[in-house]
Amino acid sequence: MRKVQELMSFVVRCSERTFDDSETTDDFQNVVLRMMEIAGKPNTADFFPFLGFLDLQGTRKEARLCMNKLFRVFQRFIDTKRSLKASRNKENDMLSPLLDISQEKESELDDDGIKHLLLGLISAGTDTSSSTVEWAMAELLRNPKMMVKAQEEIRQVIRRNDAVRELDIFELPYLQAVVKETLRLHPPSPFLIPRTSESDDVRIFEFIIPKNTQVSSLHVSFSILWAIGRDPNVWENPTQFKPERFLGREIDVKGNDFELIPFGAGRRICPGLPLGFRIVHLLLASLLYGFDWKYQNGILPENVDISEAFGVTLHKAEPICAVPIKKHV
Ligand code: HEM
Repeated sequence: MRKVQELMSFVVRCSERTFDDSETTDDFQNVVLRMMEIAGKPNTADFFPFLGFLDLQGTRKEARLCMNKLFRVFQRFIDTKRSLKASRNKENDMLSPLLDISQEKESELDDDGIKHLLLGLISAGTDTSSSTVEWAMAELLRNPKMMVKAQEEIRQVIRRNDAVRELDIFELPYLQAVVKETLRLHPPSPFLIPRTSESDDVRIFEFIIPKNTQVSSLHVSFSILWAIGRDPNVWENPTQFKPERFLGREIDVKGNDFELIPFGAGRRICPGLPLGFRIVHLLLASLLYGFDWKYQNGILPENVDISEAFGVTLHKAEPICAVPIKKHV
């Protein structure tokens, strides 16, 4: 396995076997990644809205192509599920109840609505979680003592079981600290989603927000999450990866502690927080529990590259290439 995203892709592929279409997954993953890149690209029309209709950079055109591609895949999921109606009742997945609702009240939820819902969940939910795990692995490869510490904790708690379970996460304070420290330094979504006030002018305390103003949920500027995580007024040695800073401290990522809000905060906080939180911990714990890791081609820990690529999710510029070594217990 060369990179975490390939592992995610493999997991998705396994769960998609029923669709019997080996090309779908790779294509699907690439389109999702491309969508995130497009969404994060600076756009002239954001600064000169009157030029928007010209689509000078071809952003809208490319986004539409990607969206149509994803919608074709979603339609295939929907059609296949519908054709399996008889066995659907027994299935515990997300699409089945949506199809049931749409069958009962098509006026409230039609295929188009389901596809937009899936688009939101998949584009917001996959890349964010997988890139957090990738960053955590990159930081632990750069800090082998921390990797050993995390592995010892996990292997002590999961001594008799052969798989990490959701409940185990709560007994792994060091792993939780590793994830918090990763989200502090590398928030996968460094931006808060900008929104437009559509109604008339709105007054919030002493501020007037004129109609059609672009605002974000915390009324703050771009890259705010990234900047908060590196603020020297808040964090000691902010650029240093040091999970220990969270041990014994009651800072969580649920929007209560404003120095660490990788999921946003307030009314518009990420609705996928509980799922994302579990996925990241489970995947990272499973990788650390099942394998020891070393960097490919004998690269020394201190030389592990951690530069960032620009996009709506904060990716590593170079995917990590780590070699798994089966653990001996
Ligand atoms: C490590 C994982 C994740 C992180 C760090 C994360 C972070 C964020 C952030 C910062 C926002 C913007 C909040 C704002 O603008 O105020 C957001 C929005 C959102 N996230 Fe997540 N997210 C993660 C995983 C997920 C997952 C797994 C899902 C769903 C399956 C998801 C679904 C969404 C959706 C639908 C929105 C838009 C909500 C809206 O429009 O109000 N996210 N996320």
